Amino acid sequence: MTSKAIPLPDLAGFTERNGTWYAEEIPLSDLAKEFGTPLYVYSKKVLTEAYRAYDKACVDSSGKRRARVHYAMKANSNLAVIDCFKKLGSGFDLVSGGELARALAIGADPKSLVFAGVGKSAHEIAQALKAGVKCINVESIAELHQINRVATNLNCRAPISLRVNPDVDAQTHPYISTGLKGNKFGIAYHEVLKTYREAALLSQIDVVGIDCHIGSQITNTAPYLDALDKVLELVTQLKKEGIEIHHLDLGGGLGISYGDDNPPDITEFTNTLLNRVAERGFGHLDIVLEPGRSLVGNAGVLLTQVEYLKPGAEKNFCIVDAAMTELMRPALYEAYHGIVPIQTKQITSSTYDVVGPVCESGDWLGRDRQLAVEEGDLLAILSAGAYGFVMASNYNTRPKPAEIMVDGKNAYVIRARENIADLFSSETTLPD
Ligand SMILES: Cc1ncc(COP(=O)(O)O)c(C=O)c1O
Ligand SMILES: N[C@@H](CCCC[NH3+])C(=O)O
Repeated sequence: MTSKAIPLPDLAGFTERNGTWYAEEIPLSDLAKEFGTPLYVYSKKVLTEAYRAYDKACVDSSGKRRARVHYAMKANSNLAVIDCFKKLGSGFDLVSGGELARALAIGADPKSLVFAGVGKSAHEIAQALKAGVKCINVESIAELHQINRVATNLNCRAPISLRVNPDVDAQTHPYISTGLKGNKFGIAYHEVLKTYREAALLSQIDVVGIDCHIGSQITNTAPYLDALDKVLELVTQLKKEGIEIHHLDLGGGLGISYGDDNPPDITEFTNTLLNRVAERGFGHLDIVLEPGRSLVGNAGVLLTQVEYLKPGAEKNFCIVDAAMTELMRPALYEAYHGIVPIQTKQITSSTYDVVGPVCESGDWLGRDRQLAVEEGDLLAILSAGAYGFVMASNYNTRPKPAEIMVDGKNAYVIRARENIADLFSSETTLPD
């Protein structure tokens, strides 16, 4: 079996020069030597450029702002990452009380926060209302009533938007599709108008917007336009009924290239959506975009060291010190990530399954990869900036890796490596 001929994604901040891979101006091998492996490494340049591409498309040729980016921090919520985006002008899409706490910890303006999520608890709703978030995106009629109750108890108003489930196929992995009627997310399309009418009658609720998010790693603009048309139809109906919407939240979900995917570029994608909104006569609405992966996915790599090479009759295994605990995407979605040795060697290559040390056969990071490697070599697992560290676990009592942000010639530890004693320091044994 030979490895698939899949091209490398466009990594911008991670480049190969004379057989050595760099993060911006620093050889990745220097980072591994100094900080150990497994190690997440991010490039500030890449995330900055991705943000600027969105932001530029959000402003029209006369300088008028047409839309605002609210980074979906679930993709990568490290404080240094979200602080970079805040300084670039981003708001945030949140999905838990924990993410709200992160946003407040970096001093984000509460009015730049939208709070989504299918199962917000009463406590989380109260936290969001007390903080004064811009909007809570409501995902069910039951939740709408819960928000009204919490706001009544707090004696405050609750700004809300309904998340529409438009029943549109985002053409992505079924686990990350969210806009089909069989998905748990949002309010069924045919129930949305009825729910708005109900919301308008509730004592503490202020209807401020409408929201839609159809999935993640979407590489085609057509499903977005289908969903947008359906949402705009609702806005038209609401207007007729005298229910005014101030903002339209188009969600996130734009895919990145992990290799041979071919998503539209950020500028083209954003312009297409914003132009459609304007053409339909809704250019006056505040538009919210919630990208996650497309801002950070190709801004990060996971460095790992080859522990053992294990030849076999059916498969050769390249056993590395990273695992599904550090990068869960291959195990969970059979996701493809490019894998490159960070120092090119003139040795014979072989085809390997790249696997981790965790006790699961699902613990693999790459299958059938042609690699010229020896034990002790370092590999970079590419496109790991989104849904990488944030989905890491301590399974098998493995400490989570460190995270490093590179900015030009400087490297900053933005999360220290966990140490093993900390993993069980809050546990106790029973008395004798
Ligand atoms: C409501 C909402 N907004 C934004 C995002 C960000 O998605 P992505 O990282 O695919 O851009 C998600 C995740 O799918 C989400 O659930
Ligand atoms: N965790 C998913 C994306 C989920 C998006 C959140 N709704 C991934 O790694 O691709």
